[in-house]
Amino acid sequence: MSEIDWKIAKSYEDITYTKCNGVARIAFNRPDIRNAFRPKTTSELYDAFYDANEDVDIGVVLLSAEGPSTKDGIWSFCSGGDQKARGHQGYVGEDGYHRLNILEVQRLIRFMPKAVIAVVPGWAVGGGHSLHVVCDLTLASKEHAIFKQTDADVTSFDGGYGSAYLAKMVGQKKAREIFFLGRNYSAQEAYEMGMVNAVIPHDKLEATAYEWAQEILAKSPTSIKMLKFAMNLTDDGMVGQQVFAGEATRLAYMTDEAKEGRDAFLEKRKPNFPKKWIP
Ligand SMILES: CC(C)(COP(=O)(O)OP(=O)(O)OC[C@H]1O[C@@H](n2cnc3c(N)ncnc32)[C@H](O)[C@@H]1OP(=O)(O)O)[C@@H](O)C(=O)NCCC(=O)NCCSC(=O)CCC(=O)c1ccccc1C(=O)O
Repeated sequence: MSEIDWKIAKSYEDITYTKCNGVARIAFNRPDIRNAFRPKTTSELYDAFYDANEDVDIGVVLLSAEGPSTKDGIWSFCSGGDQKARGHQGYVGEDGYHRLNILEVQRLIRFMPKAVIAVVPGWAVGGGHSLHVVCDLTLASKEHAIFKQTDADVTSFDGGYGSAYLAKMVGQKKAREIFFLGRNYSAQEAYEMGMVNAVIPHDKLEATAYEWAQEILAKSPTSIKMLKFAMNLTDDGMVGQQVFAGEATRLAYMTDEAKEGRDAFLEKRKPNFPKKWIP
């Protein structure tokens, strides 16, 4: 496959953000500290995801990572919250406030009407592990990906998607093992547990992710969006219902019936809805 012609979408300090043929690639860029995130990183992630969400030419987002480390050549996806930036109430940003704003990024990934693929070239640890869990699909490097949950080593606990949704994915016993023991799992083990879609040779990982994205882009955008929201719905409670119902409302707005309702109001007359109660 020929080189993918990624174009810089916006320049940041802690991440890279590029686009090519309907695909956005957002990548952690702190490889020397295993791509740990600080508040600046999460703000930049949110900004880039928001842009990808708003861009009608983008249908799939790859969440990936630059690397390897210039210090030791080791690959990482993300090692979670930067423990050097950790204060007593959260992670301290340049403004001095303590934040836990990776959760806002998780929600944007979860609720955006586009497929998000985690592309895991190395360590996926702590909050980095939770990020891969919340993505719609995960592709992992055969040689370098390692999955590990260290939350319980550093008195942290992602009690939302990172754990409870993980349990839906791999089963309750396995999810408890992952969190309670904090062991390392290879890409193959993660695949066998059901939290990875495919194990890919490292040198083909990004190209394969791009190919998967192109396959998704060939599908109906409305179907992909409604399927994602339908699969989210049962786990997301009233918010899941709200997101799904919002899109159902949009589809209803496209009918002649809806047009008649709007026009009747604007023309100050009674609506004359087509009287067809189709079963
Ligand atoms: C990832 C490791 C297992 C890799 O191990 P190894 O290959 O041996 O590398 P090291 O020598 O340990 O690391 C190399 C280098 O990187 C630095 N580093 C690595 N990870 C971090 C990190 N997370 N923070 C800061 N620095 C890091 C390390 O210090 C070394 O630096 P040198 O200067 O070269 O010595 C291993 O590195 C590891 O276990 N890392 C820590 C993993 C971890 O515990 N992460 C935090 C988990 S908690 C979390 O992610 C917070 C989630 C969260 O914030 C949250 C939770 C609940 C609700 C909301 C939120 C929210 O974020 O909003």
